[in-house]
Amino acid sequence: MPRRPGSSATSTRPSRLTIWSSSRAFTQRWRTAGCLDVIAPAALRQHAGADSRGDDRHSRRGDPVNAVELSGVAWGPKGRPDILADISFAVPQGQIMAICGANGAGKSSLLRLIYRHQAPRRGTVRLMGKDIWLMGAPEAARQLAAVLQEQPTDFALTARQIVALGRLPHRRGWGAGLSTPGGEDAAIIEAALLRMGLAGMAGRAFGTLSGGERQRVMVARALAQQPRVIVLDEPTNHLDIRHQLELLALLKGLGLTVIATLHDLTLAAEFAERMLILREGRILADGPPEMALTEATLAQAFNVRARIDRTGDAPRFSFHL
Ligand SMILES: Nc1ncnc2c1ncn2[C@@H]1O[C@H](COP(=O)(O)OP(=O)(O)OP(=O)(O)O)[C@@H](O)[C@H]1O
Repeated sequence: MPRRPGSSATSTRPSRLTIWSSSRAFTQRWRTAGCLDVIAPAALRQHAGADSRGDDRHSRRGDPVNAVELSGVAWGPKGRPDILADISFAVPQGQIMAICGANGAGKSSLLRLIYRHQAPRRGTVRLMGKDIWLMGAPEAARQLAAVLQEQPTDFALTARQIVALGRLPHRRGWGAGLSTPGGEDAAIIEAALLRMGLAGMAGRAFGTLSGGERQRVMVARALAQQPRVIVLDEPTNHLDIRHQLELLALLKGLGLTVIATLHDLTLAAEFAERMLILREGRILADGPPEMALTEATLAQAFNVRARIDRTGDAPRFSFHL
């Protein structure tokens, strides 16, 4: 079991989890409304929340535990001042949260704390009620998957092999990586490929896929991981408008806890039920989009003059220097 980090400065802490968490995550259940396909593969749903994890979704008193909870968290690179400080928030199970903020505000650093890539300098990060640094890496990876901006460099692997990596945390032993997955795993992998519209290119080498196709492979890998929490860093990068909308619709329909950084405020406001706005490593606003996204908040967060027009169906943002 990994040691919980002490109070001394702790920087990036690579772990086996990196393999899976830089894997990407989640499952299915979306309604059709003009989306890619209408299949909600049973294999993706079947075992979600019904495996060896048991019922850890409730406290001993029967209250639902928060999916993710950060208390008094601070982080900075070793020997350097805090980049993130005074970070406290709790994400209930099933909530969709977007993290927004200017370049360098600390969004990716915050995600790295949540997916257990780097440990907090102070404070605690909890996943399903448990200190994430008191969990084994495989346990954390069974609960949470991350879709990151960096993608695997092993371009020779096929899309299917990349997606199969999502099953690693569920397997016994470490040698099973790319061996042919057995029945149940194979069904989950195929369902994830299908869900992301990748069935026709599953045998293609990852390196031959377009940027958008690769992104969908990474999301399929996350789906195959069957986590409860999915964390995504700028998931709509590389995606055209249709695939952006499809991905966000898919994420909303998963029934999982989703935490995503997004630069597009219009998409974020439509996608998320809650928005966390970061400014210089601190939380500037936290609440439903209509409360968190105010002209004053945006002016502070992005150092611009902001106007929000709420007369239409969706808020329209305009910005000026
Ligand atoms: N390991 C590190 N060592 C030194 N500085 C770091 C490290 N990680 C992050 N930083 C710095 O911390 C700040 C926040 O970085 P981070 O990547 O979290 O921002 P971000 O909000 O995700 O930005 P962007 O929108 O540009 O992706 C930046 O100034 C970055 O240079």
